Amino acid sequence: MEGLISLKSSPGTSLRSFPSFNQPPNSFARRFSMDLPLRRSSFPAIRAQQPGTISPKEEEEEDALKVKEWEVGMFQNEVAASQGIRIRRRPPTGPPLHYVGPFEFRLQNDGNTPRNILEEIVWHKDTEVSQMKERKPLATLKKFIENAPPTRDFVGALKAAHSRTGLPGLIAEVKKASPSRGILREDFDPVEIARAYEKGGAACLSVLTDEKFFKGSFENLEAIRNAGVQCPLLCKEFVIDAWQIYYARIKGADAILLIAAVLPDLDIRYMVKICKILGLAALVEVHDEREMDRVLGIEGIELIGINNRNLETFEVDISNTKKLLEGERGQLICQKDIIVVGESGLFTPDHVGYVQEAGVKAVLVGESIVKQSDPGKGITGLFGRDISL
Ligand SMILES: O=C(O)c1ccccc1NCC(=O)[C@H](O)[C@H](O)COP(=O)(O)O
Repeated sequence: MEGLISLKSSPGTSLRSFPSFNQPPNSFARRFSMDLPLRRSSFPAIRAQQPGTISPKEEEEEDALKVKEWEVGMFQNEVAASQGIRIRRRPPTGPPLHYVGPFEFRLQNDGNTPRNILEEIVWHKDTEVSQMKERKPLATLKKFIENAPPTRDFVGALKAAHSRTGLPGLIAEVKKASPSRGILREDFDPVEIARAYEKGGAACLSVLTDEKFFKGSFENLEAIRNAGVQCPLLCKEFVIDAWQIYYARIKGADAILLIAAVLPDLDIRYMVKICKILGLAALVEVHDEREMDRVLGIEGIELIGINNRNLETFEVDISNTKKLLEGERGQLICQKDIIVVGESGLFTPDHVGYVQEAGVKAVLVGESIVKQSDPGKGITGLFGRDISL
Protein backbone atom coordinates (compact mmCIF):
# COMPACT_ATOMS: atom_id res chain seq x y z
CA MET A 1 0.00 0.00 0.00
CA GLU A 2 2.75 2.41 -1.02
CA GLY A 3 1.84 6.04 -0.52
CA LEU A 4 -0.96 5.36 1.92
CA ILE A 5 -0.47 5.78 5.66
CA SER A 6 -3.96 5.36 6.90
CA LEU A 7 -7.14 4.11 5.43
CA LYS A 8 -10.11 3.51 7.59
CA SER A 9 -13.73 2.92 6.99
CA SER A 10 -16.65 4.46 8.76
CA PRO A 11 -18.19 2.42 11.54
CA GLY A 12 -20.41 -0.27 10.12
CA THR A 13 -18.67 -0.54 6.79
CA SER A 14 -16.01 -2.95 5.73
CA LEU A 15 -12.98 -2.47 3.57
CA ARG A 16 -13.61 -5.89 2.15
CA SER A 17 -16.85 -4.69 0.61
CA PHE A 18 -14.79 -2.30 -1.58
CA PRO A 19 -11.93 -4.45 -2.85
CA SER A 20 -10.69 -1.85 -5.32
CA PHE A 21 -9.98 0.57 -2.44
CA ASN A 22 -8.22 -2.03 -0.37
CA GLN A 23 -4.98 -1.52 -2.28
CA PRO A 24 -5.34 1.67 -4.26
CA PRO A 25 -2.95 1.91 -7.20
CA ASN A 26 -0.37 4.71 -7.17
CA SER A 27 -2.24 6.64 -9.83
CA PHE A 28 -5.19 6.72 -7.47
CA ALA A 29 -3.02 7.94 -4.63
CA ARG A 30 -1.34 10.52 -6.85
CA ARG A 31 -4.63 11.83 -8.14
CA PHE A 32 -5.90 12.43 -4.65
CA SER A 33 -2.62 13.82 -3.38
CA MET A 34 -3.06 16.69 -5.80
CA ASP A 35 -6.61 17.48 -4.77
CA LEU A 36 -7.49 20.27 -2.39
CA PRO A 37 -8.65 18.90 0.93
CA LEU A 38 -12.20 17.79 0.71
CA ARG A 39 -14.40 19.58 3.15
CA ARG A 40 -15.76 17.44 5.91
CA SER A 41 -19.10 19.20 5.54
CA SER A 42 -19.43 17.70 2.07
CA PHE A 43 -19.55 14.30 3.70
CA PRO A 44 -21.98 14.61 6.55
CA ALA A 45 -22.55 10.91 6.82
CA ILE A 46 -18.95 9.76 6.78
CA ARG A 47 -18.32 9.43 10.49
CA ALA A 48 -20.94 8.22 12.87
CA GLN A 49 -20.87 9.97 16.23
CA GLN A 50 -19.24 8.04 19.06
CA PRO A 51 -21.13 8.16 22.36
CA GLY A 52 -19.63 10.77 24.69
CA THR A 53 -17.68 12.56 21.97
CA ILE A 54 -18.28 16.05 20.57
CA SER A 55 -21.47 16.87 18.68
CA PRO A 56 -21.60 16.71 14.87
CA LYS A 57 -21.79 20.52 14.73
CA GLU A 58 -18.72 20.92 16.93
CA GLU A 59 -16.95 18.28 14.96
CA GLU A 60 -17.82 20.04 11.75
CA GLU A 61 -16.54 23.36 13.08
CA GLU A 62 -13.35 21.74 14.32
CA ASP A 63 -12.81 20.08 10.96
CA ALA A 64 -13.47 23.35 9.11
CA LEU A 65 -10.84 25.05 11.28
CA LYS A 66 -8.36 22.27 10.59
CA VAL A 67 -8.99 22.50 6.86
CA LYS A 68 -8.48 26.28 7.04
CA GLU A 69 -5.27 25.89 8.99
CA TRP A 70 -4.06 23.34 6.50
CA GLU A 71 -4.92 25.57 3.56
CA VAL A 72 -3.09 28.53 5.14
CA GLY A 73 -0.08 26.30 5.83
CA MET A 74 -0.07 25.09 2.25
CA PHE A 75 -0.43 28.66 0.94
CA GLN A 76 2.52 29.74 3.08
CA ASN A 77 4.56 26.87 1.65
CA GLU A 78 3.57 27.76 -1.91
CA VAL A 79 4.73 31.37 -1.45
CA ALA A 80 7.98 30.11 0.05
CA ALA A 81 8.49 27.58 -2.75
CA SER A 82 8.00 30.32 -5.36
CA GLN A 83 11.05 32.06 -3.81
CA GLY A 84 13.07 28.86 -4.02
CA ILE A 85 12.66 28.03 -0.33
CA ARG A 86 12.80 24.27 0.01
CA ILE A 87 12.23 24.21 3.77
CA ARG A 88 8.51 23.74 4.28
CA ARG A 89 6.58 24.78 7.37
CA ARG A 90 4.94 22.09 9.43
CA PRO A 91 1.36 21.44 8.35
CA PRO A 92 -0.59 22.51 11.47
CA THR A 93 -2.82 19.47 11.59
CA GLY A 94 -0.72 16.92 9.80
CA PRO A 95 -1.38 15.86 6.23
CA PRO A 96 -4.85 16.39 4.85
CA LEU A 97 -7.49 13.74 5.14
CA HIS A 98 -8.86 12.55 1.84
CA TYR A 99 -12.32 11.11 1.60
CA VAL A 100 -13.58 8.62 -0.91
CA GLY A 101 -17.05 7.32 -0.34
CA PRO A 102 -17.08 6.00 3.21
CA PHE A 103 -13.26 6.05 3.54
CA GLU A 104 -10.84 8.59 4.88
CA PHE A 105 -7.11 8.32 4.33
CA ARG A 106 -3.84 10.22 4.49
CA LEU A 107 -1.03 9.88 1.99
CA GLN A 108 2.59 9.27 2.89
CA ASN A 109 4.89 12.23 2.14
CA ASP A 110 1.81 14.33 1.67
CA GLY A 111 3.62 16.99 3.73
CA ASN A 112 3.78 15.09 7.01
CA THR A 113 7.44 14.06 7.27
CA PRO A 114 10.41 16.48 7.50
CA ARG A 115 12.68 15.93 4.54
CA ASN A 116 15.95 17.02 6.15
CA ILE A 117 17.43 18.20 9.45
CA LEU A 118 16.67 21.88 8.92
CA GLU A 119 13.05 21.07 8.18
CA GLU A 120 12.94 18.86 11.27
CA ILE A 121 14.37 21.67 13.41
CA VAL A 122 11.88 24.17 12.00
CA TRP A 123 8.89 21.86 12.50
CA HIS A 124 9.89 21.20 16.07
CA LYS A 125 10.40 24.93 16.59
CA ASP A 126 6.87 25.56 15.40
CA THR A 127 5.44 23.42 18.18
CA GLU A 128 7.87 24.82 20.75
CA VAL A 129 7.11 28.45 19.89
CA SER A 130 3.33 27.88 19.97
CA GLN A 131 3.67 26.52 23.49
CA MET A 132 5.98 29.32 24.63
CA LYS A 133 3.63 31.94 23.19
CA GLU A 134 0.78 30.53 25.21
CA ARG A 135 2.81 30.79 28.40
CA LYS A 136 4.20 34.25 27.61
CA PRO A 137 1.99 36.21 25.23
CA LEU A 138 3.46 39.06 23.21
CA ALA A 139 1.68 41.68 25.32
CA THR A 140 3.55 40.40 28.41
CA LEU A 141 6.89 40.45 26.59
CA LYS A 142 6.30 44.02 25.44
CA LYS A 143 5.87 45.16 29.04
CA PHE A 144 9.23 43.65 29.99
CA ILE A 145 10.90 45.32 27.03
CA GLU A 146 9.82 48.75 28.25
CA ASN A 147 12.14 48.27 31.24
CA ALA A 148 14.92 46.33 29.50
CA PRO A 149 18.44 47.82 29.44
CA PRO A 150 19.56 49.22 26.06
CA THR A 151 21.15 46.89 23.51
CA ARG A 152 24.81 47.03 22.52
CA ASP A 153 26.05 47.91 19.05
CA PHE A 154 26.72 44.52 17.43
CA VAL A 155 27.66 45.82 13.97
CA GLY A 156 29.76 48.62 15.49
CA ALA A 157 31.73 46.09 17.56
CA LEU A 158 32.53 44.03 14.45
CA LYS A 159 33.65 47.11 12.51
CA ALA A 160 35.79 48.32 15.41
CA ALA A 161 37.48 44.93 15.77
CA HIS A 162 38.17 44.80 12.04
CA SER A 163 39.72 48.28 12.06
CA ARG A 164 41.73 47.52 15.19
CA THR A 165 43.24 44.19 14.11
CA GLY A 166 43.05 44.32 10.30
CA LEU A 167 41.46 40.87 10.58
CA PRO A 168 37.82 39.85 10.38
CA GLY A 169 35.94 40.70 13.58
CA LEU A 170 35.21 37.48 15.46
CA ILE A 171 31.77 36.30 16.52
CA ALA A 172 32.74 33.42 18.83
CA GLU A 173 30.04 30.80 19.28
CA VAL A 174 29.02 29.34 22.64
CA LYS A 175 28.10 25.92 21.24
CA LYS A 176 27.76 22.74 23.25
CA ALA A 177 26.54 20.39 20.54
CA SER A 178 25.26 20.28 16.99
CA PRO A 179 23.28 17.86 14.85
CA SER A 180 26.28 17.30 12.57
CA ARG A 181 29.00 16.88 15.23
CA GLY A 182 27.20 15.72 18.37
CA ILE A 183 28.60 16.91 21.72
CA LEU A 184 31.51 19.29 21.18
CA ARG A 185 32.35 19.91 24.81
CA GLU A 186 31.32 17.86 27.85
CA ASP A 187 32.45 20.33 30.57
CA PHE A 188 30.29 23.08 29.18
CA ASP A 189 30.05 26.22 31.29
CA PRO A 190 28.57 28.93 29.03
CA VAL A 191 29.65 31.86 31.19
CA GLU A 192 33.20 30.60 31.58
CA ILE A 193 33.45 30.04 27.82
CA ALA A 194 32.00 33.50 27.10
CA ARG A 195 34.54 35.12 29.43
CA ALA A 196 37.40 33.21 27.82
CA TYR A 197 36.25 34.31 24.36
CA GLU A 198 36.04 37.93 25.47
CA LYS A 199 39.51 37.77 27.00
CA GLY A 200 40.82 36.15 23.82
CA GLY A 201 39.69 39.11 21.67
CA ALA A 202 36.24 38.15 20.37
CA ALA A 203 34.28 41.18 19.14
CA CYS A 204 30.88 39.58 19.67
CA LEU A 205 29.50 36.26 20.90
CA SER A 206 26.92 33.94 19.38
CA VAL A 207 24.86 31.96 21.87
CA LEU A 208 22.89 28.96 20.66
CA THR A 209 19.51 28.91 22.34
CA ASP A 210 17.96 25.83 20.73
CA GLU A 211 17.68 23.06 23.30
CA LYS A 212 16.67 19.97 21.39
CA PHE A 213 19.25 19.96 18.60
CA PHE A 214 22.10 22.10 20.03
CA LYS A 215 21.75 21.69 23.79
CA GLY A 216 21.64 25.45 24.15
CA SER A 217 19.15 27.61 26.03
CA PHE A 218 17.82 31.08 26.63
CA GLU A 219 19.08 30.68 30.20
CA ASN A 220 22.61 30.52 28.79
CA LEU A 221 22.05 33.77 26.92
CA GLU A 222 20.63 35.44 29.99
CA ALA A 223 23.39 34.13 32.25
CA ILE A 224 26.11 35.42 29.94
CA ARG A 225 24.41 38.80 29.74
CA ASN A 226 24.01 38.98 33.51
CA ALA A 227 27.60 37.90 34.18
CA GLY A 228 28.90 41.26 32.97
CA VAL A 229 30.33 40.09 29.66
CA GLN A 230 30.69 43.23 27.50
CA CYS A 231 30.68 41.70 24.01
CA PRO A 232 27.38 42.16 22.16
CA LEU A 233 25.42 38.88 21.98
CA LEU A 234 23.83 37.18 18.98
CA CYS A 235 20.86 34.97 19.77
CA LYS A 236 21.46 31.96 17.52
CA GLU A 237 17.96 30.66 17.00
CA PHE A 238 15.76 29.25 14.29
CA VAL A 239 13.38 32.18 14.02
CA ILE A 240 10.04 31.45 12.40
CA ASP A 241 7.86 33.90 14.34
CA ALA A 242 8.42 37.54 15.33
CA TRP A 243 7.51 36.60 18.89
CA GLN A 244 10.95 34.95 19.18
CA ILE A 245 12.64 38.28 18.45
CA TYR A 246 10.86 39.95 21.36
CA TYR A 247 11.74 37.02 23.58
CA ALA A 248 15.42 37.16 22.58
CA ARG A 249 15.48 40.88 23.38
CA ILE A 250 14.20 40.21 26.89
CA LYS A 251 16.77 37.48 27.42
CA GLY A 252 19.64 39.84 26.67
CA ALA A 253 20.26 39.56 22.92
CA ASP A 254 21.78 42.42 20.94
CA ALA A 255 21.38 40.67 17.60
CA ILE A 256 19.40 37.78 16.16
CA LEU A 257 19.85 35.33 13.30
CA LEU A 258 17.33 35.21 10.43
CA ILE A 259 17.80 32.27 8.05
CA ALA A 260 16.84 32.96 4.42
CA ALA A 261 16.49 29.22 3.73
CA VAL A 262 13.55 29.22 6.14
CA LEU A 263 11.97 32.68 5.82
CA PRO A 264 10.19 34.14 2.81
CA ASP A 265 11.12 37.69 1.77
CA LEU A 266 8.10 39.26 3.39
CA ASP A 267 8.95 37.67 6.74
CA ILE A 268 12.55 38.88 6.48
CA ARG A 269 11.41 42.43 5.67
CA TYR A 270 8.97 42.41 8.55
CA MET A 271 11.42 40.87 11.02
CA VAL A 272 14.24 43.24 10.06
CA LYS A 273 11.85 46.10 10.89
CA ILE A 274 10.96 44.55 14.24
CA CYS A 275 14.67 44.19 14.99
CA LYS A 276 15.24 47.88 14.24
CA ILE A 277 12.37 48.89 16.52
CA LEU A 278 13.80 46.73 19.31
CA GLY A 279 17.37 47.95 18.81
CA LEU A 280 18.65 44.55 17.64
CA ALA A 281 20.96 43.85 14.72
CA ALA A 282 19.70 41.22 12.27
CA LEU A 283 22.24 38.76 10.88
CA VAL A 284 20.54 37.47 7.75
CA GLU A 285 22.04 34.14 6.74
CA VAL A 286 22.28 32.81 3.19
CA HIS A 287 23.95 29.77 1.73
CA ASP A 288 23.47 29.99 -2.01
CA GLU A 289 23.23 32.51 -4.82
CA ARG A 290 19.46 32.56 -4.90
CA GLU A 291 19.21 33.34 -1.19
CA MET A 292 21.90 36.01 -1.54
CA ASP A 293 20.01 37.68 -4.40
CA ARG A 294 16.77 37.63 -2.44
CA VAL A 295 18.42 39.19 0.57
CA LEU A 296 20.25 41.82 -1.48
CA GLY A 297 16.85 42.91 -2.77
CA ILE A 298 15.66 43.72 0.75
CA GLU A 299 16.16 47.23 2.07
CA GLY A 300 17.77 47.94 5.43
CA ILE A 301 20.02 44.88 5.74
CA GLU A 302 23.37 45.67 7.36
CA LEU A 303 24.74 42.22 8.07
CA ILE A 304 24.72 39.13 5.85
CA GLY A 305 26.12 35.79 6.98
CA ILE A 306 27.27 33.31 4.36
CA ASN A 307 27.02 29.86 5.80
CA ASN A 308 29.58 27.43 4.42
CA ARG A 309 27.54 24.59 5.88
CA ASN A 310 24.62 23.40 3.85
CA LEU A 311 22.01 23.09 6.59
CA GLU A 312 20.12 20.43 4.67
CA THR A 313 23.05 18.10 3.97
CA PHE A 314 25.68 19.27 6.56
CA GLU A 315 28.31 19.53 3.84
CA VAL A 316 30.87 22.23 4.67
CA ASP A 317 32.77 24.03 1.93
CA ILE A 318 34.46 27.34 2.69
CA SER A 319 34.70 28.19 -1.00
CA ASN A 320 30.99 28.93 -0.74
CA THR A 321 31.87 32.30 0.81
CA LYS A 322 34.10 33.16 -2.14
CA LYS A 323 31.53 31.97 -4.68
CA LEU A 324 28.78 34.17 -3.25
CA LEU A 325 30.96 37.27 -3.10
CA GLU A 326 32.25 37.15 -6.65
CA GLY A 327 31.31 39.64 -9.37
CA GLU A 328 28.24 41.86 -9.18
CA ARG A 329 27.09 40.48 -5.84
CA GLY A 330 30.33 41.54 -4.19
CA GLN A 331 30.10 44.98 -5.80
CA LEU A 332 26.52 45.49 -4.66
CA ILE A 333 27.49 44.47 -1.13
CA CYS A 334 30.27 47.10 -1.14
CA GLN A 335 27.91 49.77 -2.50
CA LYS A 336 25.37 49.00 0.17
CA ASP A 337 28.08 48.98 2.86
CA ILE A 338 26.90 45.58 4.09
CA ILE A 339 29.19 43.67 6.46
CA VAL A 340 29.55 40.04 5.40
CA VAL A 341 30.18 37.34 7.98
CA GLY A 342 31.84 34.07 6.91
CA GLU A 343 30.23 31.26 8.90
CA SER A 344 31.14 27.63 9.64
CA GLY A 345 34.02 25.33 8.97
CA LEU A 346 36.83 27.79 9.88
CA PHE A 347 39.66 26.04 11.72
CA THR A 348 42.98 27.63 10.74
CA PRO A 349 44.61 31.01 9.98
CA ASP A 350 44.60 29.95 6.32
CA HIS A 351 40.84 29.48 6.42
CA VAL A 352 40.40 32.93 7.98
CA GLY A 353 42.76 34.45 5.39
CA TYR A 354 40.86 32.75 2.58
CA VAL A 355 37.45 34.15 3.54
CA GLN A 356 38.94 37.55 4.30
CA GLU A 357 40.46 37.60 0.83
CA ALA A 358 36.99 36.75 -0.52
CA GLY A 359 35.63 39.93 1.11
CA VAL A 360 34.31 39.14 4.61
CA LYS A 361 34.87 41.61 7.44
CA ALA A 362 33.71 39.21 10.15
CA VAL A 363 33.68 35.46 10.87
CA LEU A 364 31.41 33.30 12.99
CA VAL A 365 33.26 30.37 14.53
CA GLY A 366 32.12 27.64 16.90
CA GLU A 367 33.60 24.17 16.79
CA SER A 368 37.28 24.96 16.30
CA ILE A 369 37.49 27.26 19.34
CA VAL A 370 34.90 25.82 21.72
CA LYS A 371 36.68 22.46 21.69
CA GLN A 372 39.96 23.89 23.01
CA SER A 373 40.67 23.48 26.73
CA ASP A 374 41.12 27.26 26.84
CA PRO A 375 38.72 28.66 24.22
CA GLY A 376 40.44 32.06 24.46
CA LYS A 377 43.76 30.50 23.39
CA GLY A 378 41.74 28.71 20.70
CA ILE A 379 41.12 32.16 19.20
CA THR A 380 44.86 32.84 19.05
CA GLY A 381 45.30 29.51 17.27
CA LEU A 382 42.51 30.31 14.82
CA PHE A 383 43.96 33.68 13.78
CA GLY A 384 47.63 32.73 14.12
CA ARG A 385 48.19 35.59 16.55
CA ASP A 386 46.85 37.13 19.72
CA ILE A 387 43.98 39.39 18.62
CA SER A 388 43.19 40.61 22.13
CA LEU A 389 46.02 43.14 22.04
O1 LIG B 1 26.33 23.03 13.17
C1 LIG B 1 25.47 22.26 12.71
O2 LIG B 1 25.60 21.03 12.65
C2 LIG B 1 24.17 22.80 12.18
C3 LIG B 1 23.20 21.93 11.71
C4 LIG B 1 21.99 22.40 11.25
C5 LIG B 1 21.72 23.75 11.29
C6 LIG B 1 22.68 24.63 11.78
C7 LIG B 1 23.89 24.17 12.21
N1 LIG B 1 24.87 25.00 12.71
C8 LIG B 1 24.69 26.39 12.89
C9 LIG B 1 25.86 27.11 12.38
O3 LIG B 1 25.72 27.71 11.37
C10 LIG B 1 27.16 26.99 13.12
O4 LIG B 1 26.94 26.74 14.47
C11 LIG B 1 28.09 28.21 13.04
O5 LIG B 1 28.17 28.74 11.77
C12 LIG B 1 29.48 27.82 13.55
O6 LIG B 1 29.97 26.77 12.78
P1 LIG B 1 31.27 25.94 13.18
O7 LIG B 1 32.39 26.92 13.36
O8 LIG B 1 31.54 25.03 12.03
O9 LIG B 1 30.95 25.23 14.45
